[in-house]
This record gives sequence, structure tokens and C-alpha cells, in this order.
Amino acid sequence: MVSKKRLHFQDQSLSGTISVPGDKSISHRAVMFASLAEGKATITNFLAGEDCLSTIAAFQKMGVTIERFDDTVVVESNGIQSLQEPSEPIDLGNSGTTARLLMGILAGLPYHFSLYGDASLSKRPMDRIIVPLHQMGAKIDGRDNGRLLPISIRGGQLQPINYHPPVKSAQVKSGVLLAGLLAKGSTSVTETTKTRDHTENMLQAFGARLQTNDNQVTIEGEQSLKACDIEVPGDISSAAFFLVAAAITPNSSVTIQDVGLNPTRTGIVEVLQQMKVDIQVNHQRTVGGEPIGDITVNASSIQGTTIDGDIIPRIIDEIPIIALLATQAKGETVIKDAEELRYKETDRIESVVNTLQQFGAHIEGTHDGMIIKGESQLHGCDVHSYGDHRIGMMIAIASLLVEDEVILRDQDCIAVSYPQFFDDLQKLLS
Ligand SMILES: O=C(O)C1=C[C@@H](OP(=O)(O)O)[C@@H](O)[C@H](O)C1
Ligand SMILES: C=C(OP(=O)(O)O)C(=O)O
Repeated sequence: MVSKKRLHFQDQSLSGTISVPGDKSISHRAVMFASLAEGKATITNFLAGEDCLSTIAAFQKMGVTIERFDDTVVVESNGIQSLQEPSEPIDLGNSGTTARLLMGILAGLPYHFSLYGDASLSKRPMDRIIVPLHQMGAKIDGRDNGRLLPISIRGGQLQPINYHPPVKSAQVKSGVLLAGLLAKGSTSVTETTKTRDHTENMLQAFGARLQTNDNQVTIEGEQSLKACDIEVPGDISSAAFFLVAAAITPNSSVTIQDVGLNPTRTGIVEVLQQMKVDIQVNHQRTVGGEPIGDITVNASSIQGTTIDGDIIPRIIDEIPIIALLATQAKGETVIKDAEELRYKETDRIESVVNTLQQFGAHIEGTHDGMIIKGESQLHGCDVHSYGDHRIGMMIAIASLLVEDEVILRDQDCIAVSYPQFFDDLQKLLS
């Protein structure tokens, strides 16, 4: 049965300081790279969300010893060559990141793998990673002419490529670089717009030789990785929900501590500044090779804006909550160049627009984004997350602005990236 939550906040404001769970992108990569490395790696502040648990389960099926104690994960491996052929299909759950990065690794291993995911992941395009892997010589096939899960891989020796991805995707870049790590020779990926660079940073921490030059990354093949410990920073994509909540809820002031501030991820801070939100970033420092800091947002008078171009990959997961922010801004907000939203857990142009319209917002979808006219008084409604964690959390934050009750159906999916979301929201309510 689909879960259901009644949300009724009645003029409550938000105040206080919290830490959000570990970064999802970094948690996935830490488990993957530690599984490919020789030795024992301890990962702290790991995100125990369902997506990252799918990554752990995949490597356990290949014989890697992985133990988890709350948000600490210990991975022990004898390196890439010690991975074994799994005796069962690998379940990727809801996780696009697990799917695209793992395919890059499996394509270079001399075994057979079959991969499947949930209903949402089974609709998401996998050709974006299969096309370059085919060019490297991988044998991969799947449903719908090899475009969709379930997919089967007959891995083997790969040849290097120089790849120019047609989509702006860190998952594609990372999948090709990981295949490149197993190939003979050097592989490069050249992007038109730089996407999140956690793969490049963390592979170097695991001892890999890799060169980066503007938007091009080159990796040497047939390298071995050495285990290292990873401390995962707080996830700025999770923090974004509370940053926006504080900006739109009268009399609020919220600080999120120890948030990852990698420049390929901080587009949300720039958008909040552009929309005249009262925001400060303090106590900036570096932990485990990634910049972190504390972000404070106070309730603000918000201005509409235009969001387009190179910033889009740096805010791609934050666009649902930015759309809600725009409903409370003076004037119009236009979001463009974001067609990639159509290929997420849901078509996030459609799901954001439909949901916010049910709250009474003035929002319309376009082929590559949305147009939002503020400032709207939102009202109660009975809405569905569509099984998309970011839509579920956007609905919960929108409910803070509603006098009457909101019914959120299928809120369980929030555990994909933020299992303790409602506990943290409760801590901030006064
Ligand atoms: O590499 C990653 O960890 C991710 C990249 C992004 O996806 P795309 O590469 O499809 O843009 C993002 O939406 C996803 O949540 C995580
Ligand atoms: C798109 C997302 O994740 P993934 O692609 O890993 O499913 C997300 O977390 O918003």
C-alpha cells in the first residue's frame, strides 16, 4: 500500500542548527573506489540512503567485504582483480548513479553481469553510457534495443577512447573514466560544461594518475588503486531543502553545518544570492580533499530571476526546490536549458509543475524548463511524490506555507537520499 503523511504546520517558523547526512554522490563513489582498491578503507558520515545501500549490495555480491555501522562503512578488498562474478542479477533499485558508474566498471571485468532496477530506473536512458562503452569494445545489451534496463554485460578487455559526451552528465563522465581505468592506454572525456568532479578528486585520493585540463579529464588505464579513508561532507543537495525553507518561511533562521562546498555543486548558493535571499557561508575549510562550510539562511524578501546555461548542471538536483522558492519571489522566474530534468526519477519538469499547480502556484512547463510567476499564496492539497524523493521533500517544504492540511502520498521514497528528513525538519520547527 502507498504510504500517506498528513502535513499541517500552522504558521510555524524554522530555527536552529543541524547537519544534513553525507553527500550521496561522494558516498556512492567512496564504496565503489574502495571496492576497487587494495586494502581497508573506512568511510565516515556515509549516507545510508537506499541508493547508496544499493551500491554496497552490488559490491557485496561481487565478493567485496563491506560492513556498515550506522554511517560508518568499512570496505576491505584485494583490488580490482579480486572482484568475482555474481551468482545473481544485481538490483540497482532507484539509483541512476549506481547504474551508470557501475556499468563502466563491469564492462572491463571478464565476467557476465545482469542488472535491473525499479520501475522508475527501468524507464531512464542507459544508452548515454552504453554508447561510449560500446565504442570501447564492451558487450552490453538490454531492453528497447539496448537502451533500457534490464541490461546484461559480458565484460572484457576494453580499448581507450576520447569521448565528448552529448549530454551534460557527471554519471556518464564517471562511467567512461572508470572503464578507462580498466582499459589499455589512456582515456579522456571532454565536456562542454563542467559537471561535478567528485570522481576525479576521489580517484586521485585513491592513488590514480589522472590529468585535468579545463573541461577535459584523462586517465591512464590498467592502474591499481590503494585504499584510503574518506570523510563524506554533508550533502548540499539535501541542505537545499532547508535553505529554501528558511528563506520562504517568515521569522526563520537556519544554519546547516559541515556542508560540502565543492564549486561544481554550489550553484544553489549562487541562485539564492541572485534571488536576494539573506545567505551567509561561514567557517570554510577543507576536509578529506573537499571544501566544506556552514550555511545560514534567514527569512527573506525574494526576487524572481532567470536561471540558464552553465549553472544548470551545478543545480540539477536542486531545481524542484528552487521552483518552490520562485513561487514566493516577486516577479517572474524563468528556468531554461534544463531538459535533463526529464530523465530523472520522474520527468521533473512535469512532476514539479503538476505538483506546484495543485498547491495553487502559477507555474508552466516549457520544453527545457519552467516559468514561475510569484508571489503565490499556496493552499492545501492531496498530492503524490510520484515515487520521486526530491518531489516528496519539495511537497513537505511547500506545506510550511499552507494554512490548511496537505496530504503527501508515497513519502517513503524520501529514504532514497534522506532517510531522516522528517526528523531534521522537526528539529528546526519551533
Ligand atoms: O554523478 C552523480 O553522482 C550525479 C550526477 C547527476 O546526474 P547526471 O549525471 O545524470 O546529470 C545527479 O542528478 C545525480 O543525483 C548524481
Ligand atoms: C537524479 C538523482 O539521482 P540518480 O540519478 O542517482 O538516481 C537525484 O538524486 O536527484
